[in-house]
Amino acid sequence: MLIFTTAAELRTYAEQARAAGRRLGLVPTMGALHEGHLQLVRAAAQYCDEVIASVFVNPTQFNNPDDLRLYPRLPEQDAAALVPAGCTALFMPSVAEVYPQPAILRFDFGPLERVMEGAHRPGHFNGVATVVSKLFHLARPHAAYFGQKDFQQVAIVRQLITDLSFDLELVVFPTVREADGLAMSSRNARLSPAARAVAPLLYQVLQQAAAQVRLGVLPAEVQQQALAILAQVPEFTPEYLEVADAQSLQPITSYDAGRPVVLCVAAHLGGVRLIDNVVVA
Ligand SMILES: Nc1ncnc2c1ncn2[C@@H]1O[C@H](COP(=O)(O)OP(=O)(O)OP(=O)(O)O)[C@@H](O)[C@H]1O
Ligand SMILES: CC(C)(CO)[C@@H](O)C(=O)[O-]
Ligand code: BAL
Repeated sequence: MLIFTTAAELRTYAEQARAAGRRLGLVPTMGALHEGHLQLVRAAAQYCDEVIASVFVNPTQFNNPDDLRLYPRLPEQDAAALVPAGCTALFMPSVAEVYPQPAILRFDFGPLERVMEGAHRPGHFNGVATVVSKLFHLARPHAAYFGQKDFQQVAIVRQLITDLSFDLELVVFPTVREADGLAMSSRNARLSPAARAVAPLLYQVLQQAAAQVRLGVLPAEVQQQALAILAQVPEFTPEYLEVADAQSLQPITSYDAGRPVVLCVAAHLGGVRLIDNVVVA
């Protein structure tokens, strides 16, 4: 596996690989890799000749300085895990390499970012769109792999690809979970034993809420009940739980069986912020 730390190295590699007729897959990450990331890499390796993974903790998408400072960083371990998964090139740039000067361009995704993560993490999707655009330009992928765990991020990236005419396929992979249902996440490593013990409740509550939506219980009622269950557990501080149209991401007032719905949740567990979602198709 090649390891690049400069944008120029990645650009040259991608241009040469494209010129040689190779199919390129890109898996953007912030590192501290787990099975969720590695499944994206394996999926890319199955359909692409070259698999580029990026490991970059992107400061512009963090609204909380402590979250950025405490984000787990394990570069050697990440590099070692990527090789057997089929990664052929790893891009691990410094902040100065990605942002030689602060980006001035601002993205506005309208209603798509006025809800959930966008509403609760001001500037988050501007940072995501900036860095993902940079990665698309440098790595020139034929396909880019993202996880459904970050449901709203997928919607934003899809819009970015459409609006800026990026010529690539967006591949979305289902959420990979621990045996007890907790969605794998790099931030899970920061959970205390007590918080880790109750963390699976997040997914359980989502599943119960999804079942209620299917039964025709009004979304507002489902939302209220689910938040109340989470709020009862001392370790949890729920931030939001939304029942939304899976395409527009806008909250729904009633369930129409023909239109997919997504239930998204964010909650703090002893200083660690986790998100998860379930789709009712
Ligand atoms: N459990 C998972 N299943 C599938 N894909 C995942 C999972 N966790 C992360 N991903 C995907 O991996 C890519 C990189 O995500 P990222 O590096 O932020 O990891 P993360 O585990 O989501 O970390 P955190 O949520 O703590 O930031 C994203 O496309 C994300 O959706
Ligand atoms: C897509 C991404 C790598 C951009 O920094 C990040 O938001 C993530 O890890 O999901
Ligand atoms: N997985 C999304 C990246 C973030 O939480 O900033």
